[in-house]
Amino acid sequence: METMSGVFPGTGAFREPASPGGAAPSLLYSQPPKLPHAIAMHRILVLDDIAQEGLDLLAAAPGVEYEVRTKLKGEELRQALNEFDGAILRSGVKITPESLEGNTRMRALVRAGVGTDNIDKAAATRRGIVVMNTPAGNTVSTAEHTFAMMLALSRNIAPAHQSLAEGRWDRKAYMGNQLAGKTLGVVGMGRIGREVAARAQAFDMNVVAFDPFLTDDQAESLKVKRVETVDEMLPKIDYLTVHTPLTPETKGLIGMAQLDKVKPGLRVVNVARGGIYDEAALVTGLESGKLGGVALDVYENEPCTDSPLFQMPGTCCTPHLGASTEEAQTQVAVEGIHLLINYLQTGEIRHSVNVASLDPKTLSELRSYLNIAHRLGLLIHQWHGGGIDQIRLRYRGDVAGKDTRVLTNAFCAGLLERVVEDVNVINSEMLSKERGIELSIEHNSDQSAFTSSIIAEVSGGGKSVSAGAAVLGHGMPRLILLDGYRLESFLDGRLFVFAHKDVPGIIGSVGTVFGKNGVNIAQMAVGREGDAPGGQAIGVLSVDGDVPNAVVNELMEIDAIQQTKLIELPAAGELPTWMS
Ligand SMILES: NC(=O)c1ccc[n+]([C@@H]2O[C@H](COP(=O)([O-])OP(=O)(O)OC[C@H]3O[C@@H](n4cnc5c(N)ncnc54)[C@H](O)[C@@H]3O)[C@@H](O)[C@H]2O)c1
Ligand SMILES: O=C(O)[C@H](O)COP(=O)(O)O
Repeated sequence: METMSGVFPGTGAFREPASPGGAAPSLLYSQPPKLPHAIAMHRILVLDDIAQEGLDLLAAAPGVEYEVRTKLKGEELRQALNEFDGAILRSGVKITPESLEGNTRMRALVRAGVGTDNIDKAAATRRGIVVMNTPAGNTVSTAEHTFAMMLALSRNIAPAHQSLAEGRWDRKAYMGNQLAGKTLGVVGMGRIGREVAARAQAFDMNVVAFDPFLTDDQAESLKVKRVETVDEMLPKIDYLTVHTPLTPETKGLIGMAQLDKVKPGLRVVNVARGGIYDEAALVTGLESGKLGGVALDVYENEPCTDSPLFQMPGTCCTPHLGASTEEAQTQVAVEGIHLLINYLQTGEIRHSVNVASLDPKTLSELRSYLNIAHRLGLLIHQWHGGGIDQIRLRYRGDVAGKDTRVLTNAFCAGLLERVVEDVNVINSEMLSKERGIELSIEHNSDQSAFTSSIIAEVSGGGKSVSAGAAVLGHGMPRLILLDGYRLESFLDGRLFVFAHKDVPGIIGSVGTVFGKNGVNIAQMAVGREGDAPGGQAIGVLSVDGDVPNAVVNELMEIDAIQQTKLIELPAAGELPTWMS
């Protein structure tokens, strides 16, 4: 099967021929390729049970083939991940650093659901893999499950049913409580927390909420009472539900210490993540009567089939069913497959949890800047020539008003590309930081001579260099600044740079040496200190072939020439694999 691609970062190799004679490259990135190429099939791995609607989409997608392999772990998982370009999963599989070890193929992992705590995001980022989720598809189902748990606890639904199943008609043992008039504490007022609060209000409950990002105005419009800490709500509430991720702050939110502070009889519900409540403390709380009920959908270790809580009165437990509705599963599977295919085929990044999102509009606005940022990184790495520990990137003009994070990543990818394996726009910033490179970014919306430009200054080993680039016309990358010298040179192919004294005849002498050695000069740009001759200058030649040592040796014999350097850049129109 065939598919077409010409945009970042699909896998299609859309390359225009280099322009050795100096002809301007054609509209490289502003129009689709004229001659579409066949490209490799995108292979997608389905690692968990997802809705049939998602599988149907995969089956119908052109240029995509997929396999379902569930319950993988260990070496089997590691090998499988390296055979596919993208994978979709739920909470049933763990993506660890070991499972990504040696992976050179996987480009995107999509969680059909919210929590990505089963994916080691740092390991994925390091491998250049985008991690995306489908944040809203299961919100309502999970809020409804939370409510079902609260009602089930209040009205003893599970044990009452069990008593009937066992042949007993026991009405006295199952006296319950109304929700109306009671106070519910909600920790985490994100998507699910808010839906739960709204449902509680419909049941005439009072809602007290804690979330570090909840403002007074939001609390007022949501009709909840905001508190400053969880401890503050504990003595006031009859029910507690948590809707946060598991983080160092939320781990053990209800532990032994909190049991002393709760209103006796508190019923607690967890449909978020196991570990937010300390399960051993819940057992103690139930035994002592401090807790009036415990409802869990999620556990510290999953799958969990053996917990003392399952046998205790006052509990209601389900096996991670919050998102298990036809509606939620269809939504997350369909959305997840769209995210995965869009990324592999067009480079669009949505709902990413490890890199900046890149919507189609931004992608198309930034495409030519991505290219110059990457080329600038490649150039400055070679021009500096040593270990770099500081980067200062300045975005100037129109580009300064855009989301430049992906441009910074493209620059870092160029900077590292010749020294670090498998660098791409996803992992480059992380890899730079891991190598101790400090990065500072500045934005200045004033235009210079160019509508937009990117200036990079790098230093390390006692040496600092700088370079700037801009896009001319319809996507023509140009080098506009080198170590403070203004010039206008091509930013592709082989650039031969020579630092010299600005004396008469130098250009002719250089041209003669190249000509004598059979090397064609496609374009030349010179930048000099000030307006008058006699100072320092820098020349950048675009050359068509190899530059033999003889050329360098002869040039270095010319008195006015102090330094030469050959810089290799991609040919005009050539894009890195992650961008083509
Ligand atoms: N049981 C299930 O099947 C199921 C289904 C869906 C989601 N979930 C889980 O539910 C949780 C919430 O999902 P969501 O979609 O509402 O996420 P969300 O990102 O919309 O909301 C999370 C909220 O938690 C808040 N928060 C973070 N740290 C906090 C802290 N220390 N104290 C208080 N609040 C804090 C955040 O500010 C945010 O508002 C996630 O962990 C998700 O994985 C479980
Ligand atoms: O984070 C989530 O989306 C939920 O925990 C749902 O998990 P599941 O997709 O494995 O049901």
